[in-house]
Amino acid sequence: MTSQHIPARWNPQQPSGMPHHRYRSAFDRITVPEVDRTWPRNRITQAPLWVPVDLRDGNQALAEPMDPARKRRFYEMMLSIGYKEIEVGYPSASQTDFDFVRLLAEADLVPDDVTVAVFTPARRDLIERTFESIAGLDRVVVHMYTPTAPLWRDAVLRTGRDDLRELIRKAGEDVLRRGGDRPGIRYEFSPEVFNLTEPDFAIEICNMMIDLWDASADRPVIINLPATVEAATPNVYADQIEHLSGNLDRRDDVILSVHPHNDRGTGVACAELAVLAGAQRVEGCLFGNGERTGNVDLITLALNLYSQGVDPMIDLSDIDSVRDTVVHCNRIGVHERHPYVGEYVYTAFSGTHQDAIRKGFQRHALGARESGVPESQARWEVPYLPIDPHDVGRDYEAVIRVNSQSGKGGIAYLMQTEHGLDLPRGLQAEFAQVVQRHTDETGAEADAATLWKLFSAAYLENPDPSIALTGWSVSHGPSGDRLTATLAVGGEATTHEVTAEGAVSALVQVLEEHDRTVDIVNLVQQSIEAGRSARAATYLEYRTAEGTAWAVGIDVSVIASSLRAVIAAAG
Ligand SMILES: CC(=O)SCCNC(=O)CCNC(=O)[C@H](O)C(C)(C)COP(=O)(O)OP(=O)(O)OC[C@H]1O[C@@H](n2cnc3c(N)ncnc32)[C@H](O)[C@@H]1OP(=O)(O)O
Ligand SMILES: CC(C)C(=O)C(=O)O
Repeated sequence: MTSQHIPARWNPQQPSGMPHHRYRSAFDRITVPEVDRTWPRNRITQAPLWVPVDLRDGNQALAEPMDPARKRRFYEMMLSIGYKEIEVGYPSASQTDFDFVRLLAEADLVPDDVTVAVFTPARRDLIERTFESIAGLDRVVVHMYTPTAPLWRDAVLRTGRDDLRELIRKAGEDVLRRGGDRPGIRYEFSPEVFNLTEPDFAIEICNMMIDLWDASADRPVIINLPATVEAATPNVYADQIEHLSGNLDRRDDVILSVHPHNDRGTGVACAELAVLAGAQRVEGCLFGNGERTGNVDLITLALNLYSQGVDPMIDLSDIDSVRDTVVHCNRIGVHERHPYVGEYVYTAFSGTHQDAIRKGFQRHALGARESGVPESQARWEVPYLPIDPHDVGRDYEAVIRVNSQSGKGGIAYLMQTEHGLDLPRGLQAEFAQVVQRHTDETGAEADAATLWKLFSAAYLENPDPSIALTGWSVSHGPSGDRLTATLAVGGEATTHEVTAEGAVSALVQVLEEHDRTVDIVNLVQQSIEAGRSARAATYLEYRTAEGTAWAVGIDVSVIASSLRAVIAAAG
């Protein structure tokens, strides 16, 4: 089957001129197994066994491998968030790796419910060294690998299938001889570059190892199927996993594992589809460090499950501290857009998104109140936010940030959350234009402090110094409020006494005596902070020659705030 045809009349795109003919489709490089696939109908309802390989696969990809202190810090962080099987190194590769495994053994740093894995090629001298490193450790997975794909057989190992099978068998026997019946030692085999290996050869080799290492319920063998270099769309990988899973001997005594890399940027998709296809265990790195474009990102996988209501079995409630440790140890940053953890991933700059998030928050708070549960426990359904940032230790501060792409909703959200002002809708629209002018002129983000400056300049600082209310008092009587007001107009102060329905109407009458008309359309009052130190805000909409405009007064006293708003409107 070919991909969908696009009629030429709809398609103005031109040939790129790049030498794409140099590359072959995955379908020409591998035999994709014929599989009566079931994986598209499956669902993931449980977290797989997670195995971080940062201290081995991640570490081997660093320009400057981790020093002992970094390795230890990384290891302890992984323990603290709940990983129970951790690949701790390639002990035959370097003295640092060897010594780290010795440190774990000698300083008794492996908790009773944790298993460490060590990695070795299929070479006797290196297998020996690997076993030396794990002396005294109670629970260890010895993980042996050999490339099996045709290109690696031809170009790297320079061997055929038969010789390679023999090499693997002999090395497997070496592993068995050293591990023997030592309780707590388990075995793992990886046909490296499984995804480009002929299906029949992969099955043959894996079954050989299952048999050789005598997989049983008490001592399951781990068969790990790496997409060492991603080469096809994730559905192909899933077919390969389902096919191999269905052809494994002693399937119930085998833990089927996957180890996707991310060369095509689809490592996460490969892992997820592989789990649908029967994988029970996933090897990867935190935030996706690793060779070239990295290993599959275990944090994204875990939080993808979380966002579907499945417990990831890893505690990511303080994701920033996990990230900080990883960044420190790897000396590589985590991108601002990285799923779940990047600086911007819970942030909306754009107007309609901000509007939706603000309304979503209001709806969420209401839903929580109605169902009598705290907001942190209520069902999460907020537009544009796949999970509640609070759940991973993020605050709401950065959820909405204002720039020239923003609208009134986002600005109103920040004015409310950061400054306690619940602006009426009309004022939101008017103030948004003030902000828009500023962000267009500067091209920069307007943070909460900037918004306050703009708001104060537009509404709180009296624009017309020629008019001021220099003194006033109000007493309430049977016929309404009696206002005694001293008004300075053009530098000349006069005192007035007026009784009206309220102090606002009284001041409007005083102003009329000075030919300053304030035609009030709408007046909204709001308490800014609860408790004794509460301040009041008065938002006043008044008629102008062009339509209506808004004035604002803020004061500790409600009456003072309303009189301030009236004077602002008269200015
Ligand atoms: C996909 C992966 O992540 S695989 C893991 C890759 N990680 C690493 O390589 C990090 C640690 N590696 C090392 O420190 C070194 O490469 C060592 C210690 C393993 C070996 O070092 P050296 O003996 O100097 O060999 P070198 O690295 O040059 O070449 C590898 C040799 O092993 C062979 N080889 C490669 N993989 C394997 C394997 N899994 N099993 C057996 N032999 C292998 C190669 O064909 C080559 O053999 P040759 O010398 O006969 O041509
Ligand atoms: C051999 C394995 C597990 C590996 O690291 C890979 O293929 O990337």
